[in-house]
Amino acid sequence: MSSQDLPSGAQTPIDGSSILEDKVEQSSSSNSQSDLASIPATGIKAYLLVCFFCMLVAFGGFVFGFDTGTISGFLNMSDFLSRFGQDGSEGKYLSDIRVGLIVSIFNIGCAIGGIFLSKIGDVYGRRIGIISAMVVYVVGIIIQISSQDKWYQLTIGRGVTGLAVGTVSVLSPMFISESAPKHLRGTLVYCYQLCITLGIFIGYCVTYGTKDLNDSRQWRVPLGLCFLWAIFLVVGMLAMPESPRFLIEKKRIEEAKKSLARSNKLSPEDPGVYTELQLIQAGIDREAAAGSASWMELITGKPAIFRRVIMGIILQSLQQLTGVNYFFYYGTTIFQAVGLQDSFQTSIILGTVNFLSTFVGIWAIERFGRRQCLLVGSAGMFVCFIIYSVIGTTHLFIDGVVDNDNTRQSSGNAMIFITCLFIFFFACTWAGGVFTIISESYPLRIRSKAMSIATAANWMWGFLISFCTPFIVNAINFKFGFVFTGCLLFSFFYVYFFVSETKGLSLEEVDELYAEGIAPWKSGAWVPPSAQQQMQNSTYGAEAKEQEQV
Ligand SMILES: OC[C@H]1O[C@](O)(CO)[C@@H](O)[C@@H]1O
Repeated sequence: MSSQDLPSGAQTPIDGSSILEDKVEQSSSSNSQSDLASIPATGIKAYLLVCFFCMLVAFGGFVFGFDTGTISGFLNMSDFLSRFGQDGSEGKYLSDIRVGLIVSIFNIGCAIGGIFLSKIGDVYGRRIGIISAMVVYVVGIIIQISSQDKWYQLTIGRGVTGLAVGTVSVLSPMFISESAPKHLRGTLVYCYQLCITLGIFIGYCVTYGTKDLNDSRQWRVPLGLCFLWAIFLVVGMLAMPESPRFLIEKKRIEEAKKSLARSNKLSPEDPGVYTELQLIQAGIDREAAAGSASWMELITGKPAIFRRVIMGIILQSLQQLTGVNYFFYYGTTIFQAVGLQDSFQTSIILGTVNFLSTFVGIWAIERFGRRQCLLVGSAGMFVCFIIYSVIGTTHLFIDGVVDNDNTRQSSGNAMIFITCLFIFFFACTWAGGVFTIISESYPLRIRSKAMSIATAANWMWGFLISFCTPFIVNAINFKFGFVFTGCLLFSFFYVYFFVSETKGLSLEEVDELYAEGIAPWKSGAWVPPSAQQQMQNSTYGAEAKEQEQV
């Protein structure tokens, strides 16, 4: 940016680079203190506007959640079974392989979309990226909705839908983090997860409403609603200003000014817009100076890069291995097997708990830190899953036979309660905690590579679990719960011994933490040397003043 771009009234930084670096340094920490000075002069209205824009983008998460919430119901709809099922002795049924593929192909699509299609956002901008994804999404929905009785057509359609959802799930959080005011960044990015849970909840409600229709509207109406979501997201993207960061990166400075001006309700020539432009530019320069690491550096990089990369992969894998999607994808089926009157109702309860608990999560992650949340989450989910599996194996399927009605009823209710508690622990901790800690654990130059590997691990486990669950549940029933119980036990010790706290630290301070070799279980109490220095200065300063006064 040249000084000609400087609007009248803007202060020329005397030592621009250092001032900017300082500011950017602060902003690179997602935990920076509320910086009231950065609230634009137009005040609360501009604030609300930018938050509204971010919520529009977060709606991408809703599209993801809606799929999860509806597929669980589809598997138990009579019309769905009669069209896509096979002939069996008791009528049409969906074989394990069909169920596994129909459900899990979505995750494969997501992984591919997230890795490849999301590049559209880097080349043409986040808005065009999300709009293109919605076009793909609509194609996927058309393929699904027009399936007459070909289960593989439906499966292909779900794969195509997955491509779109994977793309959105990379671009949405990225777009939000680039547009949100810095001290609300973490919270607004978390809104993406909140929208996933809202989507799951609405998906459950819609399938609850359509399950009793007596034709294909049972599943076609929920699928048809997806067109509405796509239109909403496209209109939202058209209304939303493009990411200023993307525009600056592409040297489209005038457009970047307009974008910043619009989302801050300022004139493009306002000094505030100029300052913001410079801050973003400084961030980009810093990243460029850091360079992009080679893949090899993920193994050889210092300090402890390889350990951190492995940590990202393990945490994302463990997030799926908590077993949460065992409930979300197959909840309706599981609770029907338990013999509940209306397993669709049960799903709505689970969806409500998941949605509401996410608010607690947004608060808890900042209040207690990432490590503590993950530890409490692992312990809580472990206890819940153990109780769930013990009740299931001892009271519901004794020698493979469902026990008598009374026992079944009370055991079923106990299991619903325990499942709700499990989901509460998940939503408050591992749901957002994993993403948060991973996004804070890498230096800039390896950040995107390390995070994409970790995310791919999440999709891969999502695929494996959703594909294998029908087979395993049919083979060993509720004993499957013990597999997740084992993973949860492991997750507790893994977090305790290998995951360091990142709350309140800038990316550079996280590097220092690893360079000093601080044990993860002591990392929560660790104070970065720079902060220690400041504390000392202020103490000496105070003492000196006192002495002067004396
Ligand atoms: O809210 C539960 C949902 O959240 C996710 O973990 C994504 O963060 C999904 O895998 C799951 O279906």
